[in-house]
Amino acid sequence: MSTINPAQLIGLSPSGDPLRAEEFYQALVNAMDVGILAVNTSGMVILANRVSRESFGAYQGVHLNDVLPELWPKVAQRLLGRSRNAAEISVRGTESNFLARVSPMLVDQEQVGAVCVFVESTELENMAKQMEFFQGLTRELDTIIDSSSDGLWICDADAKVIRINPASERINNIKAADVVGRNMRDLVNARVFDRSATLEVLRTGSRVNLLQQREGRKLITTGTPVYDAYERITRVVVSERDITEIDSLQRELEDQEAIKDQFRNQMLEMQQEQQLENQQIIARSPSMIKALRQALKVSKVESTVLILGPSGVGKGLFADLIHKNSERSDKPLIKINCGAIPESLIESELFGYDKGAFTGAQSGGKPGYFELADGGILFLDEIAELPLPSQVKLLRFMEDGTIMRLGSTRSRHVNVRILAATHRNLEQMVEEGKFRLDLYYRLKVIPIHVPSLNERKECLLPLILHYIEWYAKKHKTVKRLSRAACDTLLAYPFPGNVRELMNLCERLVVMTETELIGLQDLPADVAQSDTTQAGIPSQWPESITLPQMVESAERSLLAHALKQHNNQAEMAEALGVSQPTIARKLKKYGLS
Ligand SMILES: Nc1ncnc2c1ncn2[C@@H]1O[C@H](COP(=O)(O)OP(=O)(O)OP(=O)(O)O)[C@@H](O)[C@H]1O
Repeated sequence: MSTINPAQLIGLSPSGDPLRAEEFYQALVNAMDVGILAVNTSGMVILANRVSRESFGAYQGVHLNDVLPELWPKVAQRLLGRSRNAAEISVRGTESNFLARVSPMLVDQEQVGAVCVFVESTELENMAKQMEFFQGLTRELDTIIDSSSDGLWICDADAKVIRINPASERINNIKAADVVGRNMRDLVNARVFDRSATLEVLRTGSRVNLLQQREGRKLITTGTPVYDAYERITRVVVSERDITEIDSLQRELEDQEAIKDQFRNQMLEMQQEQQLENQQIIARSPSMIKALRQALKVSKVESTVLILGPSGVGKGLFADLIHKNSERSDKPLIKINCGAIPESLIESELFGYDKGAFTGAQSGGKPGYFELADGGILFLDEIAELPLPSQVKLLRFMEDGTIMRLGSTRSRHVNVRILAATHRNLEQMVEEGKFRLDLYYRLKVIPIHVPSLNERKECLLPLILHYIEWYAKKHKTVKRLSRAACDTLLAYPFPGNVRELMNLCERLVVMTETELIGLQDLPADVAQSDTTQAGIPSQWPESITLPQMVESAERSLLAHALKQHNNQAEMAEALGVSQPTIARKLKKYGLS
């Protein structure tokens, strides 16, 4: 047994030999899970435990710079005595990463080397990374929650408020500090809120939507449950959207749409009124306005139109109107009065003839009205008077668009739109065998009924005033109707309709000596008519202007309609104008 200093003896080996301190420490450091490595002042490894050897290949006798170059500068600093403090540095081992702690090794205040202790940091780093990830996520969530323009409430499963965002503070006019930590049930009981989406979610266990009024605002709140892995509710997230603005914008949009519609209708009406005025068509009664509207509508299509109504009501005027507003307005409108052409001539007049077709025919032949109207419109007035042979030819044209001149065997294609008119009852004529049923059906694709003057009393006064003025202008004079004369004219039934009215007005203008047309100037049959039949009140003051009278008539018509109908829509329907027009006019006359 060798002589040893007892101070160096630590214990006994398993064989019973005394154990040296050096061996003991070697065994001790090898047993540790941390790496331990010591270098002398020149940087030579003088001690490296198992972890250091396995992880960094650090053996006694190698230079630290050769095995852990990233650690060497820190160690060198401490070997040179520049720093007495411990330094920490991450180093990469063969399989794991380590956190190294470098401390100077001093013996009796003298630098004898440096010690490095390595702790495995892979796990820690992973955890740190995860922490960082979660911290980032939390920051993102915070930003999202705080910057959301929708209010957000987060409550726990007991309905305790955990958090609310700034938008919620603004929307509800509250401070987060006043509600966070409080239970929603208490807040509802304290009448801070009338209903709670959170409580609804907790009650139903599912997502809920509520419409609420708060602080004068309209809110839509949506509560959503958050579940854990065991399907238990852990949180309730409630979003609140202030829809006050959206709601009012929506309403504004609807109002704008309505105004746009109103303008559109008014413009359409003004356009139509102007069209009628340009053509000097007077229309005040709903039935007449309706008929004119129909005419304007059908003018744009190619269909055949049958204009029905008594003599003198203005059927010809309707044909003019349709032509003027049709695509064929720049092409001819040829008007034929079927009753005015002798029966023997009508066929050749309408369909033309070839040379030598009959005695007295022009030698070169002659085109008929159909050919002359090619591309345009043929208005067959008094169609009921068309003889049956010509009805057959007309039917053929309406079926295949061709005509055949008299005495010819060649059919010709003509592009003609047919408008027809009659004051007769065609249906009855068909029954009596005087008019072809097939032609009747071909003609009445679009029938328009022009009412008699008797059926449109509202038009009477404007028509009388219009034609008195019109003829006065024509004859370069000034005429006015006395109240009595006017009342009497209004009471007269005008069996000859507008034509009779026009004739009478011209006669009065021409024949009356004075400016004022009085009762005595009226023809006896007219003067004797019963004034009580008039639909217009008889107290018209003298020297009233035409617009004033028209307005007055319009006002009384509206007042009458107001009594008869339940609402403006019904009035509009009955008077043949749009509802906005009724509203505008009622307002104008102070009737609304
Ligand atoms: N609403 C009206 N406004 C102004 N003038 C009108 C109106 N209706 C008809 N007239 C005028 O009355 C006259 C007779 O009209 P029109 O010849 O069109 O009647 P009609 O129904 O075709 O008659 P008929 O059946 O005898 O052919 C025309 O001069 C026309 O300008």
